[in-house]
Amino acid sequence: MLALEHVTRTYDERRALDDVSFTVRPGRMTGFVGANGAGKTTAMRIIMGVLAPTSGEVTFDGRPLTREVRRTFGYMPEERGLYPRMRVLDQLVHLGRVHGMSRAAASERAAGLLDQLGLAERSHDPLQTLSLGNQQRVQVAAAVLHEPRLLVLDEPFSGLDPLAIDAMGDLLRSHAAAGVPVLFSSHQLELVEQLCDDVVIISDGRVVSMGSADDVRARRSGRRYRIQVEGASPVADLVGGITGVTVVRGDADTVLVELDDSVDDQALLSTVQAQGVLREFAVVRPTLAEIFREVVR
Ligand SMILES: Nc1ncnc2c1ncn2[C@@H]1O[C@H](COP(=O)(O)OP(=O)(O)OP(=O)(O)O)[C@@H](O)[C@H]1O
Repeated sequence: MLALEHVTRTYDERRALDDVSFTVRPGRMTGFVGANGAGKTTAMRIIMGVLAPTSGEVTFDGRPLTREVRRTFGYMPEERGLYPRMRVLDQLVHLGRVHGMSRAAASERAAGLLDQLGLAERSHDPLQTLSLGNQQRVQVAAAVLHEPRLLVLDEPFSGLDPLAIDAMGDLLRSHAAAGVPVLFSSHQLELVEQLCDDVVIISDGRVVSMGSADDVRARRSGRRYRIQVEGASPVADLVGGITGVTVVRGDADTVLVELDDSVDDQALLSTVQAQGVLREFAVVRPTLAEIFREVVR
């Protein structure tokens, strides 16, 4: 397990990360989300040792990180950073060698990955002749080539077409399924919602929400309900007048409401039931995108 413990990083006077603690658990995809400038890249660079924290620590399986341990990690940096003129396969083999693989093993694994990512035919082309999305597929191949013990990916899905997103998602999932902790940042919240097991939401350098995606959604779902009543004249009028009930939206039969702490949901249930045929009275869980908008201001 990877753990950031009270990590702070300042640039001049400004705190890019402020007492950040979170974990990336084995076998789980952890989505790292936050607005532009929130501190995601800074945190990933600190994990990878590209930047030092001003204070705090990063550990892996309980031990402080060393250069040797980091060499077993796979990293897709924001600045990407492959050699534009080198041929795709040669480049991957070279990187495999840097990570201590034999030439034969690196070649075989690189060819397999390029095939899996739909790039087999481009193996012998210089990287810079590939489209940006295809260069990105090569970047992820470079990150996973040496079967890393941890994967850290800065915006791996940006700029990819839907098929490439699926291929990238499958690839990352297969590593997570093999027990690897996977941390990836993304601004595509629907995608994060689909893919991640855990989520860390960061705002202005501080962690504002984290945990399993289900828990994060459940924690904020307690007071929002969808109510459908047949036979009651506009249900929004019926419930909208009750103190502590706010109508988020509604039509003739169905309404989405938010209850403040003073409202007893069972009492509300009885009230609406008395007015017509109750078809639905359900807690509505907000999407990750809705939570994100609420907590990142
Ligand atoms: N080298 C640097 N010198 C000074 N300030 C920096 C430096 N790198 C980052 N920052 C600042 O640190 C803060 C966090 O930046 P960071 O790149 O980590 O955010 P991010 O969450 O990755 O953003 P994005 O989603 O836009 O990639 C920002 O205010 C940024 O301006």
